[in-house]
Amino acid sequence: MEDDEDQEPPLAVEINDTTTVDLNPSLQSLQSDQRLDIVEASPVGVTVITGYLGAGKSTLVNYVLNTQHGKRIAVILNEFGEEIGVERAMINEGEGGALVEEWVELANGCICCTVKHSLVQALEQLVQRKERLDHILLETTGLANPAPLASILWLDDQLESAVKLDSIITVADAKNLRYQLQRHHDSSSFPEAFSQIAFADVVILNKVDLVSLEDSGSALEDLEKEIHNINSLANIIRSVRCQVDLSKILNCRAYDASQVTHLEALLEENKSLSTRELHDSGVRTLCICEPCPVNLDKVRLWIEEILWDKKYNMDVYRCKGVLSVLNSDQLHTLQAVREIYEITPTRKWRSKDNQTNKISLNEEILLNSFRACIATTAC
Ligand SMILES: Nc1nc2c(ncn2[C@@H]2O[C@H](COP(=O)(O)OP(=O)(O)OP(=O)(O)O)[C@@H](O)[C@H]2O)c(=O)[nH]1
Repeated sequence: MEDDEDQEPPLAVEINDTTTVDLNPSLQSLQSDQRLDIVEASPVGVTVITGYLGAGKSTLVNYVLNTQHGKRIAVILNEFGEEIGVERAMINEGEGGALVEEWVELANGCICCTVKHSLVQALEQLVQRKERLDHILLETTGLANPAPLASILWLDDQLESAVKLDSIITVADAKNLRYQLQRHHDSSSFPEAFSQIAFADVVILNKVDLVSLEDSGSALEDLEKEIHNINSLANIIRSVRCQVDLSKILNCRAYDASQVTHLEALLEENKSLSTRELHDSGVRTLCICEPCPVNLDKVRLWIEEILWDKKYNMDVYRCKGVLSVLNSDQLHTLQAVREIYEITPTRKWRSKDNQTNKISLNEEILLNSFRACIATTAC
């Protein structure tokens, strides 16, 4: 508390020039140097965007980047292995909205376990340019536990004063949240979905359009109660496609004072958990890369057999991919979360695009079935 009180008031006092009139010139210049130091040292806020697989994290990043607010925002993405290219293709840089200063991709590992060092380095590099940077968004993988991240951003000595944890925003999938929490309750599955809510300052209850369609009753209120049972302090915002009031999620200063005790208690609780408890060992990821264009009708049939008919008897929770489609100059993306999927032409291929189809899914058998979607005339 004392530190916080020491840091903030001097800025306000020094900006008021009338207080320096009586000072001798050398002291005045010393004060203005100090003032510069203080301004330069003001940390860049980091918003951690977390949430379970397919909840809408990239949708939120896209929304922030494409909304008119004039802020210069850097984005740090973390994905597993080769999936990073897929993730990157899903996010559109802002047009007339945010200025994307920097994309930092942290591949080959989960940010909460294996790439902590790269994260610290990436943040350090970004803030060296901070005179042109207003804010940093850090999108985690859907399987990240925010606890280690919170400790890095909040407690790391190297980063102290350069960046500052602004808030942890958890995007929750209103259609699938009940299922995730039920499974967590019954069999400790989905530990990440649970801890992501426990650590959130704000929970965006996203995809409410899908809930209202099938249940116009009290489903959303019930979900909000469940969220508050896990984390009574979280502010919950309902949304469709993460279209939220940005003032509620950026510059929240959630760790300035009042929340610190809550965070400390959560971090303490998390220290005792093993990696097994932090992560669901039943979840595996497969990335398929095929160089030939595909037949879109066959891809639709393939994904419907997997998701709807359970043809291969697999529980595929999340699928995302970038498709090169026969006779099309458009980049297509494939997105699926449990039984809902969409294939969307997004933009024209650019020469720098890699024309390889990339799909990330769970099991090796899918590799062969996907190969059957390759257009026979194409290769
Ligand atoms: N109906 C509906 N679909 C949504 C909404 N928000 C996002 N989606 C769709 O949900 C899918 C997943 O969204 P993403 O933003 O990629 O989710 P993510 O959390 O970044 O996914 P991962 O990085 O794989 O964990 C996409 O097909 C989105 O278009 C929503 O509010 N309503």
